[in-house]
Amino acid sequence: MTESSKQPAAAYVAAPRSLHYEFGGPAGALGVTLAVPFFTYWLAFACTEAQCPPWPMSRFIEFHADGLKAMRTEKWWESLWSWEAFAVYMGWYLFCVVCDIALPGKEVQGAQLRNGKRLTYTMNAFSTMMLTFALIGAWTYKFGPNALLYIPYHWPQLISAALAWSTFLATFVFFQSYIGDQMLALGGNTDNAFYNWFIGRNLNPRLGDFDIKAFNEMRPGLILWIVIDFSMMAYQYATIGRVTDSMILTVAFHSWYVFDAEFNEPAILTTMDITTDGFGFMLSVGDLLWVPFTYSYTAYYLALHPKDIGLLGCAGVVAVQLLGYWIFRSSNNEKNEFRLGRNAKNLQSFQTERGTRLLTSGWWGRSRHPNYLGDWIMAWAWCLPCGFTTPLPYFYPIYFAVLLVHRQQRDDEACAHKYKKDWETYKKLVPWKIIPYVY
Ligand SMILES: NC(=O)C1=CN([C@@H]2O[C@H](COP(=O)(O)OP(=O)(O)OC[C@H]3O[C@@H](n4cnc5c(N)ncnc54)[C@H](OP(=O)(O)O)[C@@H]3O)[C@@H](O)[C@H]2O)C=CC1
Ligand SMILES: CC(C)=CCC[C@@H](C)[C@H]1CC=C2C3=C(CC[C@@]21C)[C@@]1(C)CC[C@H](O)C(C)(C)[C@@H]1CC3
Repeated sequence: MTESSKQPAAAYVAAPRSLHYEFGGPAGALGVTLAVPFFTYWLAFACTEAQCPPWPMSRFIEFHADGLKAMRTEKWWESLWSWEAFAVYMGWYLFCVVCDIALPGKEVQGAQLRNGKRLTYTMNAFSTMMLTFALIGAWTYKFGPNALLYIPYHWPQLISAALAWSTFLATFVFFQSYIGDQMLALGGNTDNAFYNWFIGRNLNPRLGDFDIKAFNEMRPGLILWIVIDFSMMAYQYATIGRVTDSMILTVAFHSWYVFDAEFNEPAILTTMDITTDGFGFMLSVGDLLWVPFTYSYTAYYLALHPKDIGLLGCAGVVAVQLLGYWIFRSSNNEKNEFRLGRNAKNLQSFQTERGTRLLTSGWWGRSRHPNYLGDWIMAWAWCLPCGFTTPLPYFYPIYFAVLLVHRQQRDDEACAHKYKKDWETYKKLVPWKIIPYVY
């Protein structure tokens, strides 16, 4: 990965001072920093085979290799850390690093930076995922599905390993941002060091050509999510001797989502995370802990509470997933194609003074974030197979609604800043934020 400087250097401010806090400032940042790990452990401990959730939270889970069942333990904290699990986790992380460096992939230019330059990225996340699946397939073929049970047996230890590593990584890139002439994120250079560590000070932290942010966003956490799903499926198989239809559906939908993300890897380069946000604790813990260990929760729940939903239930859930995916993919494609200068559908748009055009018909004429709506509908399809015995598997669409509304507000602010009065005109043409006629 290299840096190209074909574009003329625009007004480049090396270290602009950020005057504006997001996420409620340092207090909000502290809240998220504590809440994310706490909630991840809580989800793991709260749901046992006996109850889900047990209330008040007095039970803690421990998986035993022999009994394959959750049991209460007096010394629950001993199940929180093991150097062996940390080594396994780091082995996985290093495997992803080696794949990033060694596997071939298309070279793609990122969005234009403030200094007029563009970074180059090698797109090989999809081949990393395929290689992982091939190795897991070979491993399972040789040793049987029980070989995947390391993950559920060491669940809290693996959570701790991911938390420790993501904290270290955020701290490392924070100090790295002071070395040399780094491009800082506009929102990550306030007077408060803790807030900067949380939100991300460095826009594109790199070690040589290795892009730390793009790597973490697409590989170790996202692919691990599906590996975890497979291990939960193996756990269910080991416990009841078969895999239920609900488990097949939730794992198929998750795999589909990640497969789609990795297949369309270049699309990540125009997301807010890559173009605008720095890489700090929020993204580091989001990518490495939150995504794999909470997005897989429906599979975790079904491993402990197997259920079948029958043909009609399956058909209903598949219909929800298809509807969500259709909106998500076709709207994202419409915008990506348009941004690449293609307009096969002859969609209407208007010219802004900034130079770029904004779509006003098709999906982007219906609401200002139709892709969020599709993504959110899919979120429901992932948890409906869990039934309605407990609200816990439904945490994802609830959290996701909060994340998407907050993200829409941040993007709206950023676009108002970018497009000035043109954004006001666009908002009159497309008044709905996410859900047409509702919000
Ligand atoms: N599963 C998860 O946890 C998460 C998933 N996502 C998903 O990631 C995807 C990307 O999301 P995100 O980056 O937040 O946002 P968007 O893909 O909606 O991109 C917003 C940008 O698109 C451009 N844009 C806005 N309106 C128009 C228009 N009418 N015509 C052309 N361009 C327009 C603007 O940038 P410009 O004009 O400068 O090009 C704007 O800043 C979404 O599908 C989302 O659902 C996001 C977060 C978490
Ligand atoms: C609670 C907390 C710490 C939240 C941090 C937010 C992150 C979890 C999310 C921010 C943007 C994300 C994206 C994806 C995963 C979740 C995070 C990291 C994404 C990789 C999922 C797959 C999609 O297809 C995507 C590639 C569009 C998407 C990009 C944004």
